[in-house]
Amino acid sequence: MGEMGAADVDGPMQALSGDGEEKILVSVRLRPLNEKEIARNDVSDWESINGDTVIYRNNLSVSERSMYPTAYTFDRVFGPDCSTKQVYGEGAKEVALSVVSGINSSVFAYGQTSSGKTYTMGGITEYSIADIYDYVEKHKEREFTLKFSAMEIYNESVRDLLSTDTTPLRLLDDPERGTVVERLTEESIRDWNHFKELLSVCEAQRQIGETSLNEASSRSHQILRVTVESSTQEFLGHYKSSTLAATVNFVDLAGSERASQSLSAGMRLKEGCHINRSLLTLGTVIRKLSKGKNGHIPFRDSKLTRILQSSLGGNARTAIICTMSPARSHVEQSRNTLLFASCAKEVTTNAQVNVVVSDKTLVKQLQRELARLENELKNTRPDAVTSDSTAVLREKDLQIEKLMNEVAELTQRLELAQSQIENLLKASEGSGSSTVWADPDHHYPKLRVRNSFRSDNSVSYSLISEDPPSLDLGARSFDASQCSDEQSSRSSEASFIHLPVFEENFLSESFSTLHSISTTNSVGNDLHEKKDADGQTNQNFDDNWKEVQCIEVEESSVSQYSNSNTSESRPYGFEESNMPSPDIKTDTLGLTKVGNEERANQEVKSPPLKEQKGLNDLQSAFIIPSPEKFSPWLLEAGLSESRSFLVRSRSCRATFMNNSPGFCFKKVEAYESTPLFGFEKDFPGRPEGFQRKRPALKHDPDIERLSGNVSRNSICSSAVNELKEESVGTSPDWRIASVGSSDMGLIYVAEYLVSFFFIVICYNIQDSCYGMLD
Ligand SMILES: Nc1ncnc2c1ncn2[C@@H]1O[C@H](COP(=O)(O)OP(=O)(O)OP(=O)(O)O)[C@@H](O)[C@H]1O
Repeated sequence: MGEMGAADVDGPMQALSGDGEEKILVSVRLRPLNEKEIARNDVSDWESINGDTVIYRNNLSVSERSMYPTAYTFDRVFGPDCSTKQVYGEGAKEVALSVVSGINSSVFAYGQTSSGKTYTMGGITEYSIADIYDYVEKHKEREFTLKFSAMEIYNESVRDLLSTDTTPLRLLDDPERGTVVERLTEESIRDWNHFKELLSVCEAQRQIGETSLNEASSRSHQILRVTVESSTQEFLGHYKSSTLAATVNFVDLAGSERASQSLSAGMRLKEGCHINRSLLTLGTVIRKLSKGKNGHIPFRDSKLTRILQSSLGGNARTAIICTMSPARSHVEQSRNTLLFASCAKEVTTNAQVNVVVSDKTLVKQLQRELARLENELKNTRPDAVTSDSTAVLREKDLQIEKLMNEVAELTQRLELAQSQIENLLKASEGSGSSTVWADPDHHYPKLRVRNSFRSDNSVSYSLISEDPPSLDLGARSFDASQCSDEQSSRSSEASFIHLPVFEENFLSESFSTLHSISTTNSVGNDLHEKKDADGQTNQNFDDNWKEVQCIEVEESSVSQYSNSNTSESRPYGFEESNMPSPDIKTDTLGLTKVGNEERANQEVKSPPLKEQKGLNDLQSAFIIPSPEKFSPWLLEAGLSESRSFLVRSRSCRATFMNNSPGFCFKKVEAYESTPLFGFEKDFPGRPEGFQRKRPALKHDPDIERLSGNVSRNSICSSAVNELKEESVGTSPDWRIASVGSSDMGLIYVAEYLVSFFFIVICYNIQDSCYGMLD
């Protein structure tokens, strides 16, 4: 028999025959009573019947019968009279000789100490090797290589039994071969005698100690391994030049007895702990494997199970021979052994033929596979490929055409929208001012807000006091809750802030073509202290007026309001209040002062008058304050003859410079913590029953947002923007009632103007408060 070098089998291993699943072959061997047992008059309670059943002959009590079965059936049960050769022949041979066919196999001996494990496994190992040699001799056409290795697991350390070096060996995980014992000596068996010598070496190396039950008790788990490598030239025709490689393990386990039973102590007790640890894990693995392989199997919990993993439910055929003493004194351990055997017989393994393909053979196999694939590719019909490509291209063309149609449709929509925008812009330009832009996305105009107090073309609308009958309308006290969250809770009478009121002469100064509407944005510090001063005072006043924000809006947009009945177009719902009609005030406002009464009388018939009337309506809608906005300081200051309204002027700045003395504060009471708004609840001079409806346009939240410590301009601008957004979702009644639907963009402009004026006035008062607090 020629030998193969290691390089010959150093290649990938392939497994053949996937249908190798089978259960572990489990046999039970009963030994006869030994001398010690006989000496102490122990009796044999176990008996083998029918070759596969072992029964407990002693009469059991009722309770014991319910706990323990009296008969156990296995693949084979060998009685005390059975020879080891018979045990091997019927319980291990078939499994052990699988190794010559490239199938891994293992034969276990399991049982308590002195039950005959070593006695049984020694014979099985020798019979197996003898049969293997016999097989080799009968198959001269194949080349076989037998290698022998031996190890023991003693106190959870792996030791090489063929080496005098007692250094524990490490276990390595190999992806193909599983757990591998590092540097384990492997001897090629030259002949039978050589094999016998190796067995002698192992026996001499194994840890043996004396226990109370066995004078030569094996204190370790011994694993004798024979690896059979064989060529496949005549065995598997199409795998010529490949090699079959398999191992057979002969495992003589240490005693499974309890330490107390073996009367172990000292070193023996320690050995027993380690032995039982491995055996406990082995029992757990077998028990779990008997219930299936789905869950976690703790192979790695002990070195014994780790090394034998492939033999326990893996790629191996396995035979377990459970040895037991028939003595009554060992009945408990015998039951344990039978229980282990009962679990083991439920475990299945999946043995496969292991073929080692050499690199050279592997290259040839891959070359053949490549050639086959190339032929298949060449033989593929080209027209089939072409037809497939044409279909794909046709589908893509359809998709492109569909997308083109969608693009054309969207383009048309875009052009239509652009034309609408242009029309709206033209309408705006035609009305004189182009400061209102249509927003096709939001359907409302954008307001251009600028800080242009000096704008000569602007017409300023300022909150003034003019008309005695409108005393209670001429000024407003604002509620801080509308503008300031943080200050709203401080409302008190002392916190009323007096709004600046303009004298009538302030009105006469200013008016021109309506171009823009502006309102004072800030009130100078100490304004009320300078009201009686001279020119110097005027200068100071002028300095204190830092900025005026102007909102430019086209006249035509404002004039739209004149188309409606002014009494119906009041945005704040004064109908339910006791307030005088704001329309009257509005008519008086502006028209009287600017000498344009005729325009007011003509109303909607003439566009300019219509425009002016609309502006007046707008003013009334905005300027007429809610009763809760009245400032009590006006009442106290004797300014009851004045009324507030918006006055148009070319320049707010000029107006204030020329007429600032009339712009007076009679009384201002402000505390450091005084809220800018929020005094309406405590306003003592509020007319009874004067409750303003909350406007459809929700100014209060907007004003609240304006109360932060941010720059005024940004506040105002953001407020306008917010109002613009909010107005989209708002449906003010006044807007619907007062205008037609022909030019909704202008309606929105007016709507924003109203909102904006409201905010600006609030902000003026805020500035006044700041100035007073400073
Ligand atoms: N079937 C048998 N027929 C006759 N003698 C046997 C048989 N089985 C075991 N013996 C004897 O019983 C004694 C103990 O056997 P053995 O050493 O094999 O037990 P063991 O299970 O290996 O014990 P330990 O676990 O302690 O190593 C030995 O002297 C052995 O010759």
